[in-house]
Amino acid sequence: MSARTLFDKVWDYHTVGILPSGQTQLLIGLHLIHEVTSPQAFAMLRERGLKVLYPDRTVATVDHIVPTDNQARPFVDVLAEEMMQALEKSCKEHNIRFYNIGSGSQGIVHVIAPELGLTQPGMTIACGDSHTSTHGAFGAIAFGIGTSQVRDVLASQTLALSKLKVRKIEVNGKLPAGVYAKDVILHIIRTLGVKGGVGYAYEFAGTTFEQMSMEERMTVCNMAIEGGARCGYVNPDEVTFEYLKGRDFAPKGEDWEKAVEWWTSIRSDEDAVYDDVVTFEAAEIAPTVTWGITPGQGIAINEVVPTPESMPESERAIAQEAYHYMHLSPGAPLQGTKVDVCFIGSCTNGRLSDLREAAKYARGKRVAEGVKAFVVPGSERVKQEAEAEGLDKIFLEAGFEWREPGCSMCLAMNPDKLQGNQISASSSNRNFKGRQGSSTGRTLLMSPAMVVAAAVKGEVADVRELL
Ligand SMILES: CC(C)[C@H](C(=O)O)[C@@H](O)C(=O)O
Ligand code: SF4
Repeated sequence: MSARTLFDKVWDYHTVGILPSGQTQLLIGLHLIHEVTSPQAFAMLRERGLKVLYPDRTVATVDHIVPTDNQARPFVDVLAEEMMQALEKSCKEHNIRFYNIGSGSQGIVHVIAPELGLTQPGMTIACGDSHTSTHGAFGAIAFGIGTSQVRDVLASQTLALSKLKVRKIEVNGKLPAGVYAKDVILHIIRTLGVKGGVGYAYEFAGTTFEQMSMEERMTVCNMAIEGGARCGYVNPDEVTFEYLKGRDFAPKGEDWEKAVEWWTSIRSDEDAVYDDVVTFEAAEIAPTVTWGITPGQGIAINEVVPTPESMPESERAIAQEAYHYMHLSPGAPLQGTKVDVCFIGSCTNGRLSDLREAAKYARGKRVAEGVKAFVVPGSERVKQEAEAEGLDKIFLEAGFEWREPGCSMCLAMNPDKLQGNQISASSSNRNFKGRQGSSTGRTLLMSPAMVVAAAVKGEVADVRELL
């Protein structure tokens, strides 16, 4: 057989058949659900009297609506409590494994599945959540789906899908000090655009990704969707296997050996042909911050807010909208802009290594007067591990709040919200208008280290100055 990419191989392995529409009926190996997009799907099953076909292949947790301070039940927010109860009820009724608050393994869905070893190379993974692309870090084909597709997976364990093209995004070299996986993906999206990946799967290749830890790879794949790609992946390697070994759901004993052999075989062939190839050098990437209202409106920290003349015609209208909404002028520096709130967390940057890196900069420093800074671990395990290392103390001593796990202010479907037109320095992945809970709130996306720099200085700052 001719040379193939990982995407082609995994797709072919999971193809059940070709539908009359020309779409592929694809088997979904792992289905993840949370409280926001599953209730209607379960309701649709009930209406039709259908069962969940393979309950073992669906795993649930609760993340978006959970308060990160007072988690006592019933939740103060009545709607949140209702969503919580609906998920509890559906999981019980259909015999679905549910990692509830206090289970020790609850957290943001894209944090817990890898942590539990549920996410594995060569799988097809679906979840009613756009950032499902995160799981591609393991060499899985993982994508977000809508509620009616959640129903389809529950009822049939398959989806009707059209095949994607594959773009190889190669980044080579060692990242400069103070530059992180988050900066790499913000740089890629800034260059290729938020729609650049439409119709594509992104394969992240090259020595920069090879040198990254699994958590860094997850940060990159998490935001593939923000670049318009349906999914993003990294070919599995020793780093992947090392991460997975011994985890709750990872294969054991002889099965492990067999799995590693198979995982290795699904890597893209050396001579695989891609629909497109784009190449970057790690050395050219600087700490990156978004100034606008899409994740593609980013600049290096030492650059100025771009002028309309400097951008292609097609980007000018959204730039005008962004200057207005963000109260920023073209040509002005972003560095030095006062911030009100500093948020470290989310499925992009709420993992242990993110908190470790942030704590390195926070140690012995103080959050600036008038700034509200808080850290929200991505899962109960992350929280526990961080506390075992004393990271919570470092943050607390520096004046950060230390919270319970959840999506928190990434999306603000819970009590963590911006007020008025506050500006937030955020380690999350979306800076859309009103994203963080206030219709006039402003979000600047950056790495967790850069969020600490902003918290300490009280303004957008270059983390390299804290090195
Ligand atoms: C609530 C959920 C459906 C949504 C998503 O699909 O991504 C959320 O997680 C987000 O980040 O905007
Ligand atoms: S942390 Fe943010 S991006 Fe991730 S699933 Fe939650 S709301 Fe979505």
